[in-house]
Amino acid sequence: MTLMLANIAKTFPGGVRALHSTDLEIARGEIVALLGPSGCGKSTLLRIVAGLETPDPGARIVFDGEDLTRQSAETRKMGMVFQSYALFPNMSVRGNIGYGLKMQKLPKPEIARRVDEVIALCRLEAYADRAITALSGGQRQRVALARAMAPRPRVLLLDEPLSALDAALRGQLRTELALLLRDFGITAIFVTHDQDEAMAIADRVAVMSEGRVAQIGTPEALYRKPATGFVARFVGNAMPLPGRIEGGRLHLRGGTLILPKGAGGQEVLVRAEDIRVDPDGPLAARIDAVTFLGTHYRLTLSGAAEEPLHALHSGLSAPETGSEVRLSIAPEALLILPKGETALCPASSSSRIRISSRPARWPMDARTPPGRCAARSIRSTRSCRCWARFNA
Ligand SMILES: Nc1ncnc2c1ncn2[C@@H]1O[C@H](COP(=O)(O)OP(=O)(O)OP(=O)(O)O)[C@@H](O)[C@H]1O
Repeated sequence: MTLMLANIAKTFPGGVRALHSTDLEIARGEIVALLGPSGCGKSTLLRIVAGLETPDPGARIVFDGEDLTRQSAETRKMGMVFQSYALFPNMSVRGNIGYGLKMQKLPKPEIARRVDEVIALCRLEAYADRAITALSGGQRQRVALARAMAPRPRVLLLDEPLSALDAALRGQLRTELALLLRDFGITAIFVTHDQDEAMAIADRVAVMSEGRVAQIGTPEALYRKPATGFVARFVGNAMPLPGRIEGGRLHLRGGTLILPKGAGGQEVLVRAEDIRVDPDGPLAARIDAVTFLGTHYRLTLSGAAEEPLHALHSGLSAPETGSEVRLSIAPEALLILPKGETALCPASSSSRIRISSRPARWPMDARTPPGRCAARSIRSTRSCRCWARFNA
């Protein structure tokens, strides 16, 4: 493991528990996104790794066997890229990129060589001698990345690096950033509240909620096997289908759905792309709105469940607003998950998470038998009665 974070927690003066005890292990060259709603503790965790915030007693931060916990931000040799770029407006691109190297008192030829190297990698040759104020937002962000990379940091930490840009540019730079980070081969942690950004850039995504990691995994694993309703809602906008579960069926306002065999959770959710308009479908609904989105239509449906549902409809035309339709949802498309914000056992106060190149064993997927503690199963396979209680 390159970076090992153990027992990282943060209580701010006044008692705000921004981060519960969290363990992370990050492999060399791995890119990990911390994804979650505002206030869930993403930036606090990142700032603790950077050395800009002091964790609660008992934390350990180790890089390649070297204990960094008590080292200052300067000696940790971590690169940082902020949302606001934090560039010096009175300096040229080259001056900004070389600034950190100058502070390290490297010889001039070495500075020039390293600056040229990152300028080429970040494709900034055409702007190297321009003033920062003469650059677009996307170009400034590339300069910020080049400046962070020039001192050859051990780990790159990025705090919402694209959120100051408009939506179109963000989409474009997302791909560019993912490619650049892989070209650098750097180990990186980046914070975002944008699920598309996290999924496009990271090898693994840690979904955070209320100061804990709710689930960690590859983007695909999070989407296909969310551990809780919270993760399903946050990654892929799954919609809850509250109803009566009885005899392998889910009874909703508009009809009855068959549940997949052996489903054991308490909350049923579905994604818009899994709801079909189907004359033979078991659910009755009314079309309240139809929105044309270019490649498909987005239907807003009432009457099928307690809350309005959305469905994606492809084809050359869509059903009309106000029409009565039938809907079907394949049993295997239903997500049946434990209730609650996170999959953690309430008796446990820590989020023990492993980020590594090996497949994550935590959290459990929907098939994990009751009796295993989601919080503890990473470290051992011992069964835990508190998880059984939580799952009951
Ligand atoms: N200096 C501070 N003093 C007291 N509370 C703080 C401080 N900094 C952060 N917090 C609180 O800690 C919690 C986590 O904050 P943090 O900035 O880590 O969240 P975040 O997930 O990064 O949010 P955002 O996406 O809005 O930046 C929040 O409730 C926040 O109000």
